Amino acid sequence: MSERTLVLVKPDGVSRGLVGEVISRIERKGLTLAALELKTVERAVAEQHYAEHDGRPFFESLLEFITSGPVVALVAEGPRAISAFRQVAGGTDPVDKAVPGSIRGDFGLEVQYNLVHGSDSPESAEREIKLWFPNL
Ligand SMILES: Nc1ncnc2c1ncn2[C@@H]1O[C@H](COP(=O)(O)OP(=O)(O)OP(=O)(O)O)[C@@H](O)[C@H]1O
Repeated sequence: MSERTLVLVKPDGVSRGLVGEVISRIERKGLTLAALELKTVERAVAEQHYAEHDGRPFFESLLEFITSGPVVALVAEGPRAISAFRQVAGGTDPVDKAVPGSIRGDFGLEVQYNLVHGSDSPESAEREIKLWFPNL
């Protein structure tokens, strides 16, 4: 059964020129693109996107970071797309958790600047796809 997931190439990934690399890895995994857009995030959207982290010590800095420059938002589709992309991305901490061969493991150093976001559950995916692509 096919599933959809919301992926972001965060501002660090865009500014470092890793958009093509991320898309290439998504496609090589076998997922297909259902939507793709470059956009600068308004704070209100960022707050909704990261609502579950409201109150955490890094929340404000995370909002500043995600609104600091353009991001690439995309919807990837395929069997077990949510888990499949999280495997391609690697663990949240690019050094302690993400393994070599994953996007974060290959290109990341710091937990905040971990290059990509991927939905973590079917409920999050549905909520995030509606938030980023209301017309999809
Ligand atoms: N301790 C921290 N310090 C700074 N930033 C953090 C920290 N923990 C998480 N973050 C940032 O907040 C984002 C969301 O954290 P979460 O725990 O949901 O990780 P994730 O699910 O791997 O990442 P994402 O939701 O972006 O895919 C992380 O991707 C990272 O950019």
